[in-house]
Amino acid sequence: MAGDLACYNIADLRERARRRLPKGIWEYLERGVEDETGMARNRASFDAITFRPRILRNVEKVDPDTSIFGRETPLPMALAPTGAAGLLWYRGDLALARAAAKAGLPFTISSASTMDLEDIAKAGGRLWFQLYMWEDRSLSHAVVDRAWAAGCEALFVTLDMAVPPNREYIHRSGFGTPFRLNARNTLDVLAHPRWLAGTMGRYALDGGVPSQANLPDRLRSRITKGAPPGALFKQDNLDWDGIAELRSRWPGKLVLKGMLHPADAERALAIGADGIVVSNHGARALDSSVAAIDALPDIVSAVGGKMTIFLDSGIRRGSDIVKAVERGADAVLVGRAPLYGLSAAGEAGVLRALDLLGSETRRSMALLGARNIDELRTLDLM
Ligand SMILES: Cc1cc2nc3c(=O)[nH]c(=O)nc-3n(C[C@H](O)[C@H](O)[C@H](O)COP(=O)(O)O)c2cc1C
Repeated sequence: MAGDLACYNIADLRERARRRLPKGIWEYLERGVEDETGMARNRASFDAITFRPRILRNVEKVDPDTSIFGRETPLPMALAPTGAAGLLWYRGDLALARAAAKAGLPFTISSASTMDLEDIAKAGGRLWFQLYMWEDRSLSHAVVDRAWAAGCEALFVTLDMAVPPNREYIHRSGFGTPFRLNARNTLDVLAHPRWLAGTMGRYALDGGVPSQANLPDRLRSRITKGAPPGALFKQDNLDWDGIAELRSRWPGKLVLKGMLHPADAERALAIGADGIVVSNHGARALDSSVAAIDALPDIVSAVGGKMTIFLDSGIRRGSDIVKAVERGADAVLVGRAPLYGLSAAGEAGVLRALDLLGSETRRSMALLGARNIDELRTLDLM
C-alpha cells in the first residue's frame, strides 16, 4: 500500500471518497432515508456512551482476538454485506473480499452484488453470504445452494427491508435502477473523471455494469435496464415459515440480520438460528428506528450466550467496537467504514480502514486497562 494514504481515521477516508465519487453515487453510499434522523442518532448513541477506565494494569500486551462460530478472528469484526460496491470501485466486491482475507476478517458477500458470488469467493478467506429474497423464491434457494458450494460458512438473511426503503434523493439524482441519464447526472459524472475512467471506463471495456449478477444468465440485466419479471427482490410476504424453510435447507450457520426487538431475537433462537445482527441497516431502512447500540442490552439479556450476537450501524471508530463488545455483542459488522476506504483507494483503502479500526480498538483497550476481550467484558468499564 502506498504509505498510509494520508488518512488517519475513517473520517479522512470518507472525505477522500466523497471527493472521488459523483454526487449521485456518493449519496447512495452515504445517505439514509426520509428525514435522515437515524444516522445522527446512531452516532449520538455511540458518542453518549462513556468509559470508566482502569489504571495500572500492565497493558504492554493487548490482544482483541476472539472466536466467531468457533473460529479465531483477530478482531471482533467482520465486513457487512454491501450491494453495489462495484459502483464505487471497479470490481469493488472483490477488492473488499481480498482486503478482508488479508486482514483475516470474515467478508459477507451481498446477494445484491454486481459480481457473481463465485468470482468474489475466489478472493479466499472466510466468507459469509447475505440473502435478500427474490420474488421467485426458487431463485433465492438456488443462490443459497451456490453460496454453500462456493464455501460460504454462514447465511445472513436480511429482514429489515420488508418493502423498499424511501430514498427520496434517488428521484432527484436519477441514480436509480434502471439508471437513467439526465442533464444533472451527466454533468455530475463528467465532473469526476477519475471515477469515470477508473470505474465506469473499465466496465465499459467489459461490456457494461452488471446488475443482479447472482441470478441465472437469462434473468440478468445491465444496470441501465429494469429487472425482468421474478428477478426483483420481494420480501413483503416473508414470514417465520420462510425462515424455517431456509433453516432446513441451509447446512451452515444461519444468521438473521436487522433485529431490534428482544421478542424477535427469542423467536430467532427458537427457530434454530445460530446468530442475529442487531442492526437498523445503517439507518437506511426505517428512519425512526432505535439506534442498534441502544437496542443491544435488552437483546443481550434475552439471548446473550445462547447465540452469536453481531451489532452494526454507526461504527466509525475502534472505541465504538469496544462499546458494542462491552455491551454484550460478540462481534460487530462494518458497512460504510470499509466502503469509504474502497471508494478512496480500492483494496488499499479498505485495508487502511480495517487497519485503522483494529489499531484504534487495541489502543482503546489499552487505555481502558483491558488486555483481552474477556477483561473488556468483566472489568465494569462503563
Ligand atoms: C452502500 C450500502 C449498501 C448496502 N447493501 C446491503 C445489502 O446488500 N444487504 C444488506 O443486508 N445490507 C446492506 N447494507 C447495510 C449494511 O450491511 C450494514 O447493515 C450497515 O451498513 C451498517 O451500518 P454502517 O454503514 O453505519 O456501518 C448496505 C449498506 C450500505 C452503506
